[in-house]
Amino acid sequence: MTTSHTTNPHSSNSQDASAGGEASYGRFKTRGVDTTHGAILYLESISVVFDGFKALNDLSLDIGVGELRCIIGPNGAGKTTMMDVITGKTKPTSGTAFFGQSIDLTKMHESQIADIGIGRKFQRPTVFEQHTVFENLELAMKMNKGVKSTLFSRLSGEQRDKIGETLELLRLTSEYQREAGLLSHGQKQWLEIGMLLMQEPLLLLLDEPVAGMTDAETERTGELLNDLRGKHSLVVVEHDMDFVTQIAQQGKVTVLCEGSVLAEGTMAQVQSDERVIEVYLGR
Ligand SMILES: Nc1ncnc2c1ncn2[C@@H]1O[C@H](COP(=O)(O)OP(=O)(O)OP(=O)(O)O)[C@@H](O)[C@H]1O
Repeated sequence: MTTSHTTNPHSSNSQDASAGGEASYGRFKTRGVDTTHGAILYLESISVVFDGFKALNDLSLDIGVGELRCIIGPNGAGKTTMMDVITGKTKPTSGTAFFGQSIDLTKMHESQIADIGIGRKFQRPTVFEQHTVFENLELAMKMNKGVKSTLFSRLSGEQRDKIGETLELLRLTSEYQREAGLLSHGQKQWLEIGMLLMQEPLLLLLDEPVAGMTDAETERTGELLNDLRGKHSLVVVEHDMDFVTQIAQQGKVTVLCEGSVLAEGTMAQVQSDERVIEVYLGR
């Protein structure tokens, strides 16, 4: 197991081959975000101080392109604050946050960060309750600035197909004509994930996606995220350890504690780490 050590990609002579143009990394389109070194996000020595209290304390971590990273840690560890820094809601007191090699997130507004492709799902579902499931996905697609259509323009065949594929992925095909307000809590959460996917995010942040779900819904959410694995870059903050085990597989899990990375490794590695057991998982 290793704790996170982020090498500084910004001081290196990066090839910058993908900067500024339509880049791809494996199966990923990175739309002008330079991921030459294989990472979509670099947090380096981030501290956030609230009234003298360090919510984040010299936090460094990076997220690979196409990675599904789970972030765990006790209450107050700084998980939400970290998401707030990435999305521009909170500005760090010190440190840097880069999207790809060259986009400095700390210099951007929240709306600009959303526009460049960082999507965030909060704990509570926010869907358009009066609209059908299909319409929710359609509206989300039309709000994507990269799509050349207005709210009232007719969908192209390709756009319909994309919504159809997303409905299948979400297992909501049979519900497509249902008002979103009538869906179960879990179905609303999946629909909102689908709406974020319609915006084609390059990095998707999910804050406790299974909070309040039934066991069956939780398992289904795990299957959904596993379906997204390798197609999207995802950061998932979660307390439900069975769920984290389901989605982490052999990927990296990061344990935050007191605003820093306490441990990083596979789920099996962090689960057997004495320090993690001490502060979080219990004996
Ligand atoms: N705006 C704020 N002003 C003052 N203190 C804050 C503020 N936001 C967060 N904190 C404090 O910073 C610390 C980290 O909070 P944060 O919400 O990031 O933790 P967390 O890991 O997300 O916790 P949880 O698992 O309970 O959601 C906590 O001690 C919290 O009380």
